[in-house]
Amino acid sequence: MIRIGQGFDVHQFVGNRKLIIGGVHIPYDKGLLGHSDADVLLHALADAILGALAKGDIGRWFPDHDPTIKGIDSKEILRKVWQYATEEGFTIENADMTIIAQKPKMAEHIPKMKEIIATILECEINQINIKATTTEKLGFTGREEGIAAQAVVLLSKW
Ligand SMILES: Nc1ccn([C@@H]2O[C@H](COP(=O)(O)O)[C@@H](O)[C@H]2O)c(=O)n1
Ligand SMILES: C[C@@]1(CO)OP(=O)(O)OP(=O)(O)OC[C@H]1O
Repeated sequence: MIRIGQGFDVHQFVGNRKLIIGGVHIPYDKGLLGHSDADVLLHALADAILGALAKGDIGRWFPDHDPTIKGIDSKEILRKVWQYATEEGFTIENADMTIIAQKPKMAEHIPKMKEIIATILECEINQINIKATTTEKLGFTGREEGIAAQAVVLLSKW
């Protein structure tokens, strides 16, 4: 059986927050606002996995009004979501993601993001692809008001 899922997330830039994308701390003068560490890429990926499992979205499993998960490391969210997948016998075929950010440059950080994600999803690095694009200064990402991310995953069990 194969199951496809997609995820999309957006977080707003604010001052005085660390910028965490794909589990990597990226040195920058702004970070993303959220109840968690606001890792927009891991949220999109977790939502894609939940989509493939027909299990709703991360807000259902990790409510943004739950004080016990305030500031949670989104790697923990992804680990828990991946546990739901493995409990149902799924492994990952591949995941493909896009970070939509005018700034900062993501390219140099992408190898580390892939390593972190492949470790959590118990797969090879070559099953994980991460892309980055600007929006050519257009829209909220182009105005550097925030960052968006998209993810698609294919899960399988035989
Ligand atoms: N935040 C970003 C955005 C883009 N990149 C890299 O630059 C390339 C060109 O971006 P365009 O939006 O002009 O197509 C893109 O393919 C990425 O490799 C990046 O690293 N970080
Ligand atoms: C991750 C959660 C939970 O901490 O909070 P946020 O960091 O605000 O992220 P978002 O993608 O808006 O929604 C999912 C939330 O439930």
